[in-house]
Amino acid sequence: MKAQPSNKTSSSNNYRPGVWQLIRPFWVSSEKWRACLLIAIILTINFTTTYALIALNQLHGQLTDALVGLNWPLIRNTMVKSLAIGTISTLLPLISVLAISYLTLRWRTWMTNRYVELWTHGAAYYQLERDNLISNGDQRIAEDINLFTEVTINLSTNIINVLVNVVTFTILLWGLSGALSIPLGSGTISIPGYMVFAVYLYSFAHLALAHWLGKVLIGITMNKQTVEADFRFLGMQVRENAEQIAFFGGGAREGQRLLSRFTRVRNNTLLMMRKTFKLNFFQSMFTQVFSPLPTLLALPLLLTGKITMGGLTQITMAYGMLLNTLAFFPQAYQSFTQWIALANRLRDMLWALNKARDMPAGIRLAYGGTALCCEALTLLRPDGTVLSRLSDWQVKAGERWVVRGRSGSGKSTLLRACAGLWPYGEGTITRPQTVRTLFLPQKSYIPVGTLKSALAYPDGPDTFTDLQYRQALLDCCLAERIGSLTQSDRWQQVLSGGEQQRLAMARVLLHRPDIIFLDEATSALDPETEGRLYQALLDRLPSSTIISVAHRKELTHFHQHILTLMPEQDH
Ligand SMILES: Nc1ncnc2c1ncn2[C@@H]1O[C@H](COP(=O)(O)OP(=O)(O)OP(=O)(O)O)[C@@H](O)[C@H]1O
Repeated sequence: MKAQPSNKTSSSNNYRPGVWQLIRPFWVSSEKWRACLLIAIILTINFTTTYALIALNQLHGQLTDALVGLNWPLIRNTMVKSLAIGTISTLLPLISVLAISYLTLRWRTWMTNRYVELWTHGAAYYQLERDNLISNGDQRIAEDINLFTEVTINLSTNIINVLVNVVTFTILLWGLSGALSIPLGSGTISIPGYMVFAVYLYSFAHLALAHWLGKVLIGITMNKQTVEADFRFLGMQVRENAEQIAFFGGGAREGQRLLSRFTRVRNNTLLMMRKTFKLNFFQSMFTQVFSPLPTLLALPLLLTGKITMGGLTQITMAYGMLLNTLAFFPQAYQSFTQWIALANRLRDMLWALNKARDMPAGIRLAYGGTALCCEALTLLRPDGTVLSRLSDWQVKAGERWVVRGRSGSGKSTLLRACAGLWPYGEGTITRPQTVRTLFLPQKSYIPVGTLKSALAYPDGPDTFTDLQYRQALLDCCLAERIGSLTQSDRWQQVLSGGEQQRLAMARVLLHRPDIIFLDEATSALDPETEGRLYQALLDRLPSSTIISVAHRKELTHFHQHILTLMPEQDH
């Protein structure tokens, strides 16, 4: 079976896992009770605030009537109550905001842990880059999860709040507004709770307007996250490759590239500003045009003596409260579009991580025996073209092989396949089960930190004794660095290319692997130092199996066997 990367952009959006798969795991995790408690606190505060607003509505009606009738004791009484309830309705939302922030942080922490785990598990981070499945995975974890949890909690608590308020204010307004009698021919028709119908009709029109003008914002917001992340990524690349760029005198070119990426950020922001302005402008116009509506609608009741002036105040206030509550949907349209865009980016990431995990490997990796065996191995490029074929190759324990071949013939790819990092191809690779294997590329990763932790990577710095560190540095011609063992630095920038290769070789001597793959791991060294390093390897690890990819002829005499890879066209 051939493993082929599929192109998600060529299919519809169906490849994305459901949005529920982003949300559900946290709410069924061990965090669920604490999260539910926080939600309960938030909702209780919100409902209490709603009832405080209703009480204020009644008090304002009473106050208006008391003012009209100059009833001083009632005026004083209602004012004191209004002040007390007003204070509660102002302070409670502050506690609600705190609880929302805390819940968001807990969810973000949980989701970040999960996505970091998925991303770093196996070699998913490598597969995502190798097959170009998604861009900026790291930034999706850092930025999109943060915004997604925040917007989801804000929107969902607001929606629950709004729904409760809608029911409450609808009942209130229905009770206050009474029926509208319209003379029709010889009789009259009566519309009970007519103001409620008016609010709903108005709000529906408002929402339709918001959807019509705002749906374009979904794509623009998704693009915003992408172009911002691309811009940041290029900046990071310049920082990481500062020296190489400086040698090439590439500053101006990088400046152009950065500015051209920023132009995409700027253009997208301008587009977003235009569309948001258009949305807000028409929404405001709509609200403004219909602002006298509640007074006009309640006027017949006042004129026919069905309500007092205080009743009119109460009705218009209740109408306003219901209207403001329903206005949440059109006003939050922008947040909805942002939420969909963020969810889509995270769903894409989940899709890519699942795909990396479930990808069928064309090359079967098996464990057993004491030799490394490749049987009927065909290495393919990701596009399915044949890179190289290898009939049967067996490396017995303790043997030393050098792999040769023209540039691009697939030497590194063969090593990737042996490491289980290259699924494209056919055949079987069998590796001894219990032995420790180490792969050394041309440029090894050196984490920021002490020299000890750089040498011990991927194990911790306490894995080896000071004596072992010193001996490894001496063996690898790095005696002058012994004094820096506990010094913390950015060693990848500080050490020369050759020093980095010597450090990587010292790492091999410390870890004492049984099988060592060296992919042009000494290419930056002068032949003499290279020879000394290989000799140290042979002296210190005489029973280790060594497979070296190397172009230099001088290295041949450190090995007993040669494997020559032929590109497919040479067969
Ligand atoms: N992730 C990838 N996506 C697409 N093609 C790839 C990928 N990785 C490697 N290749 C292709 O596979 C081919 C073999 O690459 P490989 O690095 O194995 O060659 P090599 O023999 O080690 O070359 P060199 O001696 O120059 O290091 C190259 O044509 C390369 O472009």
